[in-house]
Amino acid sequence: MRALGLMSGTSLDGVDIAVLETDGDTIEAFGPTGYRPYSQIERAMLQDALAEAISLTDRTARPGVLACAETMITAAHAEAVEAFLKGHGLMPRDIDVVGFHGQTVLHRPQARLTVQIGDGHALASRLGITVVGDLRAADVAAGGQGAPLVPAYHQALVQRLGLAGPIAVLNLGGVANVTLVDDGAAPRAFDLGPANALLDDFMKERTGEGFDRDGFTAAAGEVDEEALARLLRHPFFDQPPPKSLDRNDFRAWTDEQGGLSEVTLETGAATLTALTAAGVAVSRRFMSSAPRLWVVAGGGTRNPTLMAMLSERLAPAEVTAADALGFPADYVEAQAFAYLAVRALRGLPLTYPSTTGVPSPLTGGVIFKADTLVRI
Ligand SMILES: Nc1ncnc2c1ncn2[C@@H]1O[C@H](COP(=O)(O)OP(=O)(O)OP(=O)(O)O)[C@@H](O)[C@H]1O
Ligand SMILES: CC(=O)N[C@H]1[C@@H]2OC[C@@H](O2)[C@@H](O)[C@@H]1O[C@H](C)C(=O)O
Repeated sequence: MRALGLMSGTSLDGVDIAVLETDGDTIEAFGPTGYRPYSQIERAMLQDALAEAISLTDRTARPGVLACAETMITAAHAEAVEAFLKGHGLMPRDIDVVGFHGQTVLHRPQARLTVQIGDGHALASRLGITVVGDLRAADVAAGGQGAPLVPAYHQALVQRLGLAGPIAVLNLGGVANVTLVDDGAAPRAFDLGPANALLDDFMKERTGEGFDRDGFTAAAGEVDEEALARLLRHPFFDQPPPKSLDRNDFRAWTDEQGGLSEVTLETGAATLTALTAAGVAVSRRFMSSAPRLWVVAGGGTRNPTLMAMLSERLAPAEVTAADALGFPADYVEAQAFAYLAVRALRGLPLTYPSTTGVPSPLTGGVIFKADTLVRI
């Protein structure tokens, strides 16, 4: 099948698009990729939606700004796909299925609650393509963490690349997750800590720019080792998997323990960058075998200061950005949602006891057929 995957991640930067040819097991071919950034107004609305979502107890409720934000998310994804198809000379009939993650606004798996906004039915109807959405719901309802979902794809990717294990596939978006792929075994995976979210928020507060471009600020600073040690005492780092994070789970802890309001911009950026690298390093205690190679995907690969800190802390294992192996680091998650959509259509498992902690391998997703025509 030719599937198109859509991901809007915790960084709230935009919609990633990737086409993948797959039977839901093997990756047959990688297709084109695309990106549709959110405007300032859209981003601000998403920030408000995250704040509004804190009080949710029902995953289908859309109080206050959440209703508007959901309409915006659906429309932004529809526009993104339409422009992408046009740009690549593709017609809706050329795509068999769309894998639609939506935007997470709240993730509280311990309360069996994970909320992704985005209307799969409206998207399917507008595009005229079958959509598979709501991919975390079944897992959380069955007692799983609902995240990470990408491990099944990470495993297929390692197989496609013909890499002998143990290999760690690391995603550095807003939150970091890792999959350990070892020959033959089920993938073992978990969220391991913050990736860029804390650094992005810190940079935004101090400079108005939403991230540390090319890691320049952190490179000019010294890590505050005492603050780093305090931050690493967060109980999440000691908690054995399965485990997953909400984008803002570390926020209060960092404010209380970091003391970063007292330090220079450069020291704060260096310390938060080091926290990400150190969080990755400590995650090794939960791996049954030591990875020989870390394949890194996500926006964090664009930060050379972070990549250098990672190489230092993970030595002697090799650390390489996914691009160096010939697949685009920024689109692994979008490819994963294309892959998962095909698996959902075929009723294959998306999650496993060793990934989300679900009691047994479980399929998921809701299939929305393109039956009626709606305007978004
Ligand atoms: N040139 C760059 N220099 C430094 N950091 C960068 C650069 N480009 C991207 N980033 C970082 O990568 C982040 C975006 O990463 P990505 O798109 O993988 O996140 P996401 O998919 O939204 O998050 P998640 O995987 O948690 O859902 C940005 O917020 C920024 O922190
Ligand atoms: C609840 C939620 O949206 N979690 C995201 C987030 O962003 C990264 C990390 O935390 C990951 O576990 C997950 O996304 C990826 C795509 C996943 O489920 O594998």
